[in-house]
Amino acid sequence: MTSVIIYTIIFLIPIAVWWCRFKPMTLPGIPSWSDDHLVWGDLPRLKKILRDNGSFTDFLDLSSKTLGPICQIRLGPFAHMVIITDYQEIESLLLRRHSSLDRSSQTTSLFKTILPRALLTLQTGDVWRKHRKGIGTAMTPRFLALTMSNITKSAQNLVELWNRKGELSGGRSWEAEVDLESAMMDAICGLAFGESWNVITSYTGQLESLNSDIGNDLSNIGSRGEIVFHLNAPDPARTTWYIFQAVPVESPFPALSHFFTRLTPSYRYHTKRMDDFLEQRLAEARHKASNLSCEMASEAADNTFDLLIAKQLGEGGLSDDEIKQELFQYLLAGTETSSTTLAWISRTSFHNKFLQLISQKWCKFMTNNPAIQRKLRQHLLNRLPQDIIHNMTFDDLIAVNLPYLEAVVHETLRMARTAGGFLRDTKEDMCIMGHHIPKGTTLAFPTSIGHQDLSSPDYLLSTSLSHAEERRVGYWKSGTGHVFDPERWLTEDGQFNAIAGPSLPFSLGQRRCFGKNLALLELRIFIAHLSLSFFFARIPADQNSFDRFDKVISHPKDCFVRPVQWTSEEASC
Ligand code: HEM
Repeated sequence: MTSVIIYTIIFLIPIAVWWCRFKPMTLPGIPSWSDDHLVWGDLPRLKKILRDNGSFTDFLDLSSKTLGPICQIRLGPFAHMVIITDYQEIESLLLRRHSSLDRSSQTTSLFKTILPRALLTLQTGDVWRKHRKGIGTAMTPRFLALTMSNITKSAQNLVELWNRKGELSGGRSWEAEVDLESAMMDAICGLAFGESWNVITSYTGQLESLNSDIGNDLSNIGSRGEIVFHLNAPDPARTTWYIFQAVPVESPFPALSHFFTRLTPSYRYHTKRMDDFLEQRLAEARHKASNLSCEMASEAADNTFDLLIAKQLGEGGLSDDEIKQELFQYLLAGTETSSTTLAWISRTSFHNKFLQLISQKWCKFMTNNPAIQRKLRQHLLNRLPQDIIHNMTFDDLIAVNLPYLEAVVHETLRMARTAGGFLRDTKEDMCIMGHHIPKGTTLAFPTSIGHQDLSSPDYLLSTSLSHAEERRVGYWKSGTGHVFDPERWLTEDGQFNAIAGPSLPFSLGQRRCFGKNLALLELRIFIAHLSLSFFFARIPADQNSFDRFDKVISHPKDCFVRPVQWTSEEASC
């Protein structure tokens, strides 16, 4: 009997030590869900939200809306997050107190599976600075202007594809997200590698031989009455998507999950193909730069790969492996983000149970806002010279003041919330909004601040903010944050005001989005081309859901479009 007791005690001691060390912790004074589970914390609530078609972003939003501008959640025994939604506090943390913060290890461990050493996954420090400096030239207005024809071409190709799809569709809608993602991939590849993968023109080519009664063939009609085009993407695009899809977004142990993925023959096949492609581009770029000085090769470079190889000839250039990773990151960070923002462009009545926030990005916003579509098109027709309307260049776009286009782009970004939020880890003990936050805490900044600016006078008196600090941005009119309304970005005399109210699509501070300038350009060009070419006609109610799912970024669950010509009856009534 005694020995049983002794063995039991010996067995229980490590468990007790482990429990004391890792027991679910909540920080005193910071609001949390009162009914959380002793061990699993708020996971049961999150599971219920996911079961009801919600997303992790919805859970963050619900928590901040219910518990206030600073609150905390627990995701199982180990993961704990403090959520902050006070705009002024976020700005202060990201712009002025960033040295106490770094990109969260949760984000880096996820992306490190495919990008071990790139901007996205490096901790702030000398190596990160070297990368940012090395690749920074690629985001200067001069270099973007040089490479922008790739974006224009890609937008024109998309218009051509949708014209063809319109002819074949018999008035039905179709799923547009793959088209948008492919168009962005073409644009980014052209800019990054100097040659597009021609995904969109390959789709258009596949449609060439089809005749117009495919809409009458039931095998081409989807379950919701949409037309389904059975198209195949060319190899490099499929390889890229395969590798992205292998990022274990839902796994609690990304490194382990990805270890097993890497053992599979298909993963090895696709990574080898990508590596071969990057090696070949490397050899070509090196050949072009041979016998040139760093300055001359940089001057001659008309794509990012050539530019980075040219910089290798000078001081502090990136190594071959770093260049390959940074360029592959372009594909990861630059295609899905921008295309998903565009995908949201077609909706605006809100059904999402928790937040009623998001309308399915630009295509979605437009479909549900015929008046805004007409106003945007008229604005572009009035201001752009007639001869350049379908062939705008970078110079044309910056030469003309287009405040309403700018307002639609920013309103789309605000509402789309392509990144549902971003995370930081505290590098030292901090005081945030009057609360002690220990070193190693994960802070979550949901982008919902643009919908529900939860700044409250009580919290603004928090000790962490200097009272002298004045608010830089305005407030959205109370109760209007969830409405898609580009006018909110315009001043009384119709000029665009970038700080009219809170919105954080690209984050702020030193770890903000590196591709912000490029993304804004892409959105301006695509939105201008699509708006001038099509009226996004109404689609059936069952195709018009505003639900979203999180897979690295926040996607609309459906993105059906029915683009028709502006000369059609539907567009004019
Ligand atoms: C609409 C399009 C886009 C959105 C909404 C977006 C949003 C974001 C956000 C929220 C972050 C995280 C910032 C943080 O943690 O504070 C980020 C980081 C980043 N983005 Fe974007 N992004 C977009 C397009 C692009 C494009 C086109 C590129 C490049 C080609 C790009 C490259 C990056 C990189 C490299 C980082 C990491 C920067 C660093 O840690 O230094 N993004 N982006």
